[in-house]
Amino acid sequence: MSITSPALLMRDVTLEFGDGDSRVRALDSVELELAPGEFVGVIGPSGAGKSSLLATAGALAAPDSGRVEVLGRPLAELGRRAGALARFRREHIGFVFQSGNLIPALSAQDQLRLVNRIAGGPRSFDPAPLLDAVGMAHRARHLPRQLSGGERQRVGIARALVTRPSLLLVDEPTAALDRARSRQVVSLLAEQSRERGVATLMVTHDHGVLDHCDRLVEMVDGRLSPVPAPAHAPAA
Ligand SMILES: Nc1ncnc2c1ncn2[C@@H]1O[C@H](COP(=O)(O)OP(=O)(O)OP(=O)(O)O)[C@@H](O)[C@H]1O
Repeated sequence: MSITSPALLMRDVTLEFGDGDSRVRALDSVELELAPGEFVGVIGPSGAGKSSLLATAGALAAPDSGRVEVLGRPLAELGRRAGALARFRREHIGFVFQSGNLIPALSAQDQLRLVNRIAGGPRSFDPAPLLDAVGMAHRARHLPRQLSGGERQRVGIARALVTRPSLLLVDEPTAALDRARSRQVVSLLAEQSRERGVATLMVTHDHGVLDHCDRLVEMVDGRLSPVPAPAHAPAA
């Protein structure tokens, strides 16, 4: 691992599902590179391959061909050693899903503590600074059902940052939110990725939040291409 390596590198990545006539090319010769701290938005129609892109970048799916590297480490190589890929994913890659995906029985602070424990983090781990960073310190003892959609999403972001990942993969973070809350959540993601140097890849259908991204890429029929900067939605 080198400090000059991109956080994420995808070279000529292809991923297919099914056989024969039902064969679908979810990713078709995808090229993508994310520098540390870069916040990149992925747009594109339903079924275009956006979730497949996140799954492949996050070592949840192995491509049929091509190379995926995170922090300069080829995922295919890590996958050949038992447990190595799962450990690498736990240590270096964070995930944020649609409505936070919180555990219903745990308070906000306990969601973070659990992740720290699973990752073998320090016993002295204190969830307060991270909850503070996402503006949720005052809700530390609340259960998910006692939080608004936007607050749940903020806790989900704090939880994804517990292990200090270098790469954050975010799937439709504003799907359950109104416009104002959507902008708050995505602005928080942009701020956290810049401040912590986390490369963030965010899939979204929400064109009202795209101006927070450093750049955009578009997925159409499994092919990824850059979106010219003027296509960004204007700030609200
Ligand atoms: N497990 C699977 N088995 C078979 N085909 C799949 C599987 N997962 C995805 N696909 C197909 O691969 C293509 C890309 O799917 P993917 O979920 O990546 O698209 P998406 O852009 O994320 O869509 P959406 O915006 O609707 O979530 C689609 O044609 C989909 O039907």
